[in-house]
Amino acid sequence: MVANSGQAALELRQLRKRFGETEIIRGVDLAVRRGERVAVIGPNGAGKSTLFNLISGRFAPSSGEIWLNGVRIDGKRPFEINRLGLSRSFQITNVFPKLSVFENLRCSVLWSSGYGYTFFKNLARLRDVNERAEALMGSIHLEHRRDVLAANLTYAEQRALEIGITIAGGAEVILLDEPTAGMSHHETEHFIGLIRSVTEGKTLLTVEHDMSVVFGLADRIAVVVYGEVIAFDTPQAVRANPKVQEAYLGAVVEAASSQGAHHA
Ligand SMILES: Nc1ncnc2c1ncn2[C@@H]1O[C@H](COP(=O)(O)OP(=O)(O)OP(=O)(O)O)[C@@H](O)[C@H]1O
Repeated sequence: MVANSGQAALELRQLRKRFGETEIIRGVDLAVRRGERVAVIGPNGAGKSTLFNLISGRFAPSSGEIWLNGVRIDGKRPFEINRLGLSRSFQITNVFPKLSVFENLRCSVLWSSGYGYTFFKNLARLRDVNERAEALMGSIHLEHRRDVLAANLTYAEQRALEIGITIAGGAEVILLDEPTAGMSHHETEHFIGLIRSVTEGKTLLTVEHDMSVVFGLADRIAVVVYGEVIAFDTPQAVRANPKVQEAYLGAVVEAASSQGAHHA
């Protein structure tokens, strides 16, 4: 798909979502540039997951528009949005525990190309799929665990596999939901590097609570409070924004800024 160079990879226009009487997303405008890494932060219940569910097509918006590379995607089904180049991780739930690392990746490559198992009848194509799965396995640093069942991987390895599955189809826009949740400090540091390398040249949107990840990974940060984006700017500008300090970050950012500074 060819798009204008100035066009946003992902754009939300006056996006709203209500559940019953309650408006959870309240007129969000957001334009994410191609190749940009954006962290969505905000207090519990602010609407971050709802925003992801709207973008990935799990929920339909009450009103407003969502554009992916110049194509309007609000109202489309998740698999249609996926085919248009947006892929979302689901915190391990898309990892098959009884398949090996390699088989998990091979299945993802197959399904993301729109082929079922009949695809295996064509040996030349099978070779392509295998090569792609091998390459993915290398990019997530799991070659040495090739034939291990996903169920027997460590938690951090499962999260890496989940990232591999998410990027298997070659989507240009990647949504990651708390990619380092539950990891140790050491694992998190390693994982930030892994996410950086596998999303090189892609557009990344991540919901994240860990400020060291936010400041280590994001080119820009969108701060969501009560269903509104109250700031969307560089980490430095967000850190210094009094509105953000007042509404949310405060001491959290102060504590994380020295930690995150060496990542930024
Ligand atoms: N399907 C739903 N039906 C009704 N209310 C919902 C639904 N999904 C989310 N909500 C409500 O919307 C609000 C925002 O929830 P959401 O999960 O998007 O917040 P969040 O910012 O991701 O929070 P957290 O950081 O705790 O994950 C919450 O008050 C939640 O109860």
